[in-house]
Amino acid sequence: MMDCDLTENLAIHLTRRAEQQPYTAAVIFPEGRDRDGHVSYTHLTYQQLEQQSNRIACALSQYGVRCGDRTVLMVKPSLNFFSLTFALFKLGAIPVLIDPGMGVKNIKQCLEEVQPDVFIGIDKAHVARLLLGWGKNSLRLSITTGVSLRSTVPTLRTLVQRVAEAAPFTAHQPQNNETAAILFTSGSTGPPKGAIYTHTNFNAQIAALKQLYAIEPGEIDLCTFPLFALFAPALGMTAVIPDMDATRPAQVNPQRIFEAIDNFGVTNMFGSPALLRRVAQQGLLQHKQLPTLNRVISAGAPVPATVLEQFTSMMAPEAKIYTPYGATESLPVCSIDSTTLLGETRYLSDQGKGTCVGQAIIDVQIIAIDDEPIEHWTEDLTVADGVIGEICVRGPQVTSGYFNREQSNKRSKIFVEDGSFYHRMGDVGYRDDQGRIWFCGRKDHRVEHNGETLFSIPCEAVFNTHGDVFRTALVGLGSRPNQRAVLCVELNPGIGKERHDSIRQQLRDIQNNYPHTQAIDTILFHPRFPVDIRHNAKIFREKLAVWAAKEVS
Ligand SMILES: Nc1ncnc2c1ncn2[C@@H]1O[C@H](COP(=O)(O)OP(=O)(O)OP(=O)(O)O)[C@@H](O)[C@H]1O
Repeated sequence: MMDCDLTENLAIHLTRRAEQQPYTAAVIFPEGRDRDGHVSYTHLTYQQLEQQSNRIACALSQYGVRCGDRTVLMVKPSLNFFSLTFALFKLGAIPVLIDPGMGVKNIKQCLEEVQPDVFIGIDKAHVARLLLGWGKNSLRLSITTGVSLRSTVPTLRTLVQRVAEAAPFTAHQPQNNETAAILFTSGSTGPPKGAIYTHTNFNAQIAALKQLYAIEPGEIDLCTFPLFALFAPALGMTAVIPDMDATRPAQVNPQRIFEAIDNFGVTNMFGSPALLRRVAQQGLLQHKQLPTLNRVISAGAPVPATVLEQFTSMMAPEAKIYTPYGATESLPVCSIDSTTLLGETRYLSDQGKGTCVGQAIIDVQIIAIDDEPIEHWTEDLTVADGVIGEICVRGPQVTSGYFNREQSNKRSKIFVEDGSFYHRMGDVGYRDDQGRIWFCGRKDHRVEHNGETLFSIPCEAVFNTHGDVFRTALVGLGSRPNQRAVLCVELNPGIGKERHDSIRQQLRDIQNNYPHTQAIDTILFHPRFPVDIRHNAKIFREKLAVWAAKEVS
């Protein structure tokens, strides 16, 4: 299944591909457009990517970047992004990947936490770094991928020019549990946390994706989610970089996605639910067909059934959308496809049974809800099938901790006698009688009222079936266990305030049909929910609760 030992340096996948398929394109980048709007591309073959990353690894090493250096990488998806990341892995330096979309305040906090040694970025990232003092107490070296801003910040180009083109580089062989990278979570429930990845975590992730989705070398991947793009070379796929702002998937121009798929006969696409929604809506309007696309993988948040329906209508009948469930700390945990979601589980989701995320790929246990740290694993922590509890996972792709966050580590890991551990996902859900897992929302988003617990996804789903509703969010006012349950509603665009009263009444009628929504006290209309930038789908319920409290006071 896997052509490497799990503990090997992740960059070994690239080296092997370069031996096996030297002239196959590894990465293709939309470099420019002619006056008629035709796109022109630049690319690197596997052999060129291998050589380029060796050359960069030599250049960085000569400049003083060392194995173990935490290296912030703020480079847009580009040929350089791929060669630089593989160069860092080969060197044993630790790439720190922070989503620029998380906002300057969060970035500053992430950098303070991570204490980076090296900063490599585009000019804009360096300007922000200098203005905002990012990493000023810890940075030893800075390198720009653009033009030099200061004599103390050399360009990557000058460093690389000092090294021979085909300079060899022997990849660092990681020790057990050595950190390979630090990846930050989205921060939808508090500040973003830096998950520590080992090479084993990455290799296990790659093996799981390969097996689960039967990904074959030679496939062509359009990756609209930068981090996943790095998996393409490891899986033997050609990575086509889309012409879009990767930090704003919900604002993507669908024509640019169609263009890339048609130009290369793309077979696989990674995309956030927000991107799929926008592309599917446009595709429907122009009756677009995407016959080459066999598989779409959409992670990070639930994909609404209407989006699945609209998107699959553009694909060949046997093609599927897969929605793996997981998190920055552990992916994939479960997986389900659009045929099962639309044909079998959608009806139950609309009835408030949660979102089916499919069969577990790794060891998944459901434990009784508890907000406190749990140090040791015991079997009696688990609940019976059908009972909603916290989802806990164990396996080689599960990261063992967060960087510099003792409290979060205590709250999220449970140690087992044999030396292994469970990661607490911070999500709630249950296992059905077929062994499938149903996701019911975030643990922190549950609302407690008079001894009853309301879970976000099961409550919201029944209201989301209303034709005028775009999305809803359950929030709790006050503190547990006696909260006032409020349903915030965002309507489809163009619906005027004069319709609010009648729609509220219709939502009350829906509420009356379900025992699990009875405790909802108030329904409020909000013009536009605050959501995360990365997925453009995760509703910031904490912010909404503050707004709702003001509205009802
Ligand atoms: N297929 C899916 N269906 C429903 N929800 C999903 C799915 N995949 C992921 N999620 C949600 O996304 C979460 C993981 O997201 P991510 O790692 O980006 O960080 P976050 O949890 O949003 O941020 P933070 O942990 O900082 O609050 C999961 O815990 C789950 O709540």
